[in-house]
Amino acid sequence: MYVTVNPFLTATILILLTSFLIWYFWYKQPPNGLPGTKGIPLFGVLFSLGSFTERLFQKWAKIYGPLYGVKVGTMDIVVISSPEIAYEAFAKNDCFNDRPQTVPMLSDGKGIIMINSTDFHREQRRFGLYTLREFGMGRRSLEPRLIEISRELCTKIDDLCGDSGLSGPFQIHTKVYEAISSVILSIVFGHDVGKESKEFQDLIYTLFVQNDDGFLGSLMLFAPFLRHLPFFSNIWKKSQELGQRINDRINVEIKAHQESHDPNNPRDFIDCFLTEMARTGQADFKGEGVVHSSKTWRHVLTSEEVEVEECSSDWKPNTSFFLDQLVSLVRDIFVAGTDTTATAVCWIVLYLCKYPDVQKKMQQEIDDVIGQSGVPKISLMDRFPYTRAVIQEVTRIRPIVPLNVPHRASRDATLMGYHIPKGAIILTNIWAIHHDENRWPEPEVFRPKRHLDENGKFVKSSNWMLFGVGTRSCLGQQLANMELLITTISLFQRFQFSFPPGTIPDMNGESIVSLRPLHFDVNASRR
Ligand code: HEM
Repeated sequence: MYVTVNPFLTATILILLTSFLIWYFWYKQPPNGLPGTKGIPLFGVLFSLGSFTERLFQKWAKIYGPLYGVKVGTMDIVVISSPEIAYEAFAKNDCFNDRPQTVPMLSDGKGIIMINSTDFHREQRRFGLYTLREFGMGRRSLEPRLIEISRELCTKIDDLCGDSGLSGPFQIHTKVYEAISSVILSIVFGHDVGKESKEFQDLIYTLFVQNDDGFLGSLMLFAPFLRHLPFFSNIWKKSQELGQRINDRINVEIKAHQESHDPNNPRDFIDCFLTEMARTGQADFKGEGVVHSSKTWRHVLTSEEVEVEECSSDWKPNTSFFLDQLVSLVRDIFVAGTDTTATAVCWIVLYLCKYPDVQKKMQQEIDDVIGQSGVPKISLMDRFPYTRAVIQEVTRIRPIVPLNVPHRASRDATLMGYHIPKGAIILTNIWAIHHDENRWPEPEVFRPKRHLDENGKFVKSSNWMLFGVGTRSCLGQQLANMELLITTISLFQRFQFSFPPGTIPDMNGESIVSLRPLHFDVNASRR
């Protein structure tokens, strides 16, 4: 007896069965007990992500609480929206400090930003912190260079003001990016390559100012498989090529340093690294005659570093100093140290144009402390409470890295009683923390005064988390704070900024890993 099989019916049953199995296994996956949402099978909430993911995640935090999980693509994402939980995860624990390896251009297993939190990272971070400090980060020795760079920025704007003292509309961001990159280039390369080389200027422009593929590029962070699809593979390729261009340029600098290197007289960050290479036998020159200072970076513990675990017993110290690592480290410091600070300065200008009363009040403080021609010194910082409050309020309302740099769980672990699986990506929603109405009443209102106490003194709040917390927090925060203060004072001491009449600037910006203002025009008038 023959049984006739209806192919249509069989296909339908197979499709239904497969769909059921996908749904079943998708929802059967351990939800880790975390509240949250899984979205649809295979894609998770990928299609819900828009251009302001941090705001969507903030809405979900209102539903699911300050610690919840989402699936994006096939990735488990854990979203933290409170400073207390962030502190618990990143400062008190050591198992949530790895990084995902999916960031185009920066994920080559070297450098500092995207490497995992191993002994290699610890050695490089300690070296980086110490060396940046040696070259002035957080110290007065860097002050003259910062002041000079701010002056040059003001001179460029002054030229636009001409005899009338009033500029036409211009975009300030390119000038700001050039100035801020000068600072980091001086520390790392010992000279301002950006000023000297047209090729480097183009590189800065492509890297920071022009940003064509931003949003789509950032999707690959969550769904790395996208880079194999035709359209995304182009974006990926472009970013790899840009990374190569930067590396090539850095290699030229390193070569020049090697030719004139004197291990006992380091001129800049690169020289210090080359000296470490010489000490550890990783360089062509073998480090004969290298003085072993009794007080090297290895022995200096700052209060921040006390939390850093000692290296494990099977780690061979000094093995993280080799040429390819130097290239990637310089690239990371340059990328991290330019875009963020320059973006913050642009937001400050934008907000002070939008709120001329605040601008006026800040200028009054500047005039009272140093007049219209005095020098903005870091030692006078305490006398600029309102200016500091303005900077803190702008970076509260528009945090530069709204979802922080992603962390990753290095093993199965527990956070606030919830199981977090190995490999889960952990995002800190700095935006949500900065817009939490329980911590910041009327969070969307721009109000610098909220950062002053009843005596008018500046208050640094633990609810302000611009630089992250713990052992992966920003390496350059002291430098960034110095740059922001000196640049802001210099610009507003010399000029009154306003929007060209009739323009309605956008105050939301675009959020592509970093939250930047859209390009805007300003008028400057000499004060
Ligand atoms: C306003 C300016 C800046 C902001 C808002 C900012 C913000 C951040 C944030 C949120 C992180 C990630 C923290 C975490 O993963 O928990 C970070 C990491 C980092 N930042 Fe900054 N940053 C700024 C300026 C700088 C500067 C000037 C430098 C360079 C000297 C720098 C170098 C780095 C490096 C190297 C890391 C990676 C640290 C690690 O993974 O161990 N940043 N920054």
